[in-house]
Amino acid sequence: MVKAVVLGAAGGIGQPLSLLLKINPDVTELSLYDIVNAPGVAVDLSHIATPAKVEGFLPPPKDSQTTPNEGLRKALAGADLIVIPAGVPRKPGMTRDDLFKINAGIVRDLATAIATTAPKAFVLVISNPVNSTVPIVAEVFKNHNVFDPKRLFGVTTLDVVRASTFVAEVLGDRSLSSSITVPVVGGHSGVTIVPLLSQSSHRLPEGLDTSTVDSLVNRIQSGGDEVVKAKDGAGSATLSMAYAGAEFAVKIIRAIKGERGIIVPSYVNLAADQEGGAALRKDLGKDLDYFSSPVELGPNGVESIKGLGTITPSERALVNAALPDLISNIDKGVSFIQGPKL
Ligand SMILES: NC(=O)C1=CN([C@@H]2O[C@H](COP(=O)(O)OP(=O)(O)OC[C@H]3O[C@@H](n4cnc5c(N)ncnc54)[C@H](O)[C@@H]3O)[C@@H](O)[C@H]2O)C=CC1
Ligand SMILES: O=C([O-])CC(=O)C(=O)O
Repeated sequence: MVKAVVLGAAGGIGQPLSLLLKINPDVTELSLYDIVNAPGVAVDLSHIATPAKVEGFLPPPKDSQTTPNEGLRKALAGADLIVIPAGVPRKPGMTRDDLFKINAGIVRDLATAIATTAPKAFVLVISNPVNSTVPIVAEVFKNHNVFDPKRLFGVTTLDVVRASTFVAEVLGDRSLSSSITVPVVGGHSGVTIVPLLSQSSHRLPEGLDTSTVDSLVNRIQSGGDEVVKAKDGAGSATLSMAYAGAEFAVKIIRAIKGERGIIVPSYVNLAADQEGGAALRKDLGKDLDYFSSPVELGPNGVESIKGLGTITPSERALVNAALPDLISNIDKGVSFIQGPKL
C-alpha cells in the first residue's frame, strides 16, 4: 500500500507526473492538491484502469472562514511519498534563483502542512530553486521537531536524464540513452550542476577533443535554459521533468518496499549519513550542509551517501566552481526560515 501525493498537481509538471504515478501499479492511493483544477485532473485520471484510487483537493474558497487548509490536510493525511512541483516556472532571461521570491513562500507553507500532517512521509522537492527550497523544507521541519534528513530529497534526476541523453548523442547511438548512467553532482542550477563524465557507464571515445567534452558539460548544465528558450515564455521543462520525477519516485517506492542496492544522485542534507556526509565535506573542503551526490536508498530513505569517488582534475575544478553558488543558495533558504545569520 503506497499513498503518493502531488502538491501542484494541476501544473505543467504536476499533470503528467500524476499520470505516471497513476499508471504505477505499486501506488494504491494518489492524492492531488493544487490551488486550481486538482479535482478535475483527479477525476480524469481516476478513469484509468490501474489500482490507484485518485482524489483531488483544493484550498478553501478565499471568502470562507475555514482555517486551516482542510483540502491540503486531507490530501496529505497518511502520505508515504509527497512530490512537490508547486510554484512558478522560469521565463527567458530569468535564473532559477529569480523564482525564490515567489516559490520560497509556497514551499514553506506546503512544508508546514506536511510537518503537521504527514511528518514521516518521504518528501521529494521539485520546485525551484531546488538548492534553496530543500533547505527551506528542512528548516520548517526542524522548527516542528520532525526533521529526518534521510527522508528529504531534492529531485536532480532531470540532470541525470539529460546527461544520459546527451552522452548517447555524442556516442552517436540514441538507442543507448536509457542504459547510460552518468552521475551528476552538486546542485540544480547553472554551474552547480556538475556531470561526472569520467564515471559514465559508457565511456566517451578516447581522445575526444576538449571542446566537445566542454560543450557536453555545458549542455548538461544549461539543459533547463535550452527548454526555457524553446518554450519562449510558456514555461520550462515539464514533460521531461515529469518523466524524471516519476523515475525518482519509483526508486523511492521500490526502496520503501524493501529493494536494496538502489543508488541515485539526489540533493540531500549531509546529516542523512553522518559518516558519508563527513567524508564528502572533507573531500569538498567545505562545511556545507547540502550536496547532490549518489545516495543509496533503503526502506527508511537515505542509507548512505556515496560521495564523489575518483574524479578528474577538470571535474574537481567544476566541483570547486559550484561551491560558492551552492553555499549562498543554501544560506538563502535557511535564512528565509531562521532569519539572517548573526
Ligand atoms: N527540479 C527540477 O529539475 C525542475 C524543477 N522545475 C520547477 O518546478 C516548478 C513547477 O513548474 P511547472 O509545473 O512548469 O509550473 P506550472 O506553473 O505549470 O505549475 C505549477 C503549479 O503549482 C500550482 N501552485 C502554485 N502555488 C501553489 C500552492 N501554494 N499550493 C499548491 N499548488 C500551487 C499552480 O497552480 C500550478 O498548477 C517550477 O518551480 C519549476 O522551476 C521545473 C523543471 C525541472
Ligand atoms: O530550467 C528550469 O527553470 C527548470 C529546470 O530546473 C530544468 O529544466 O532543469
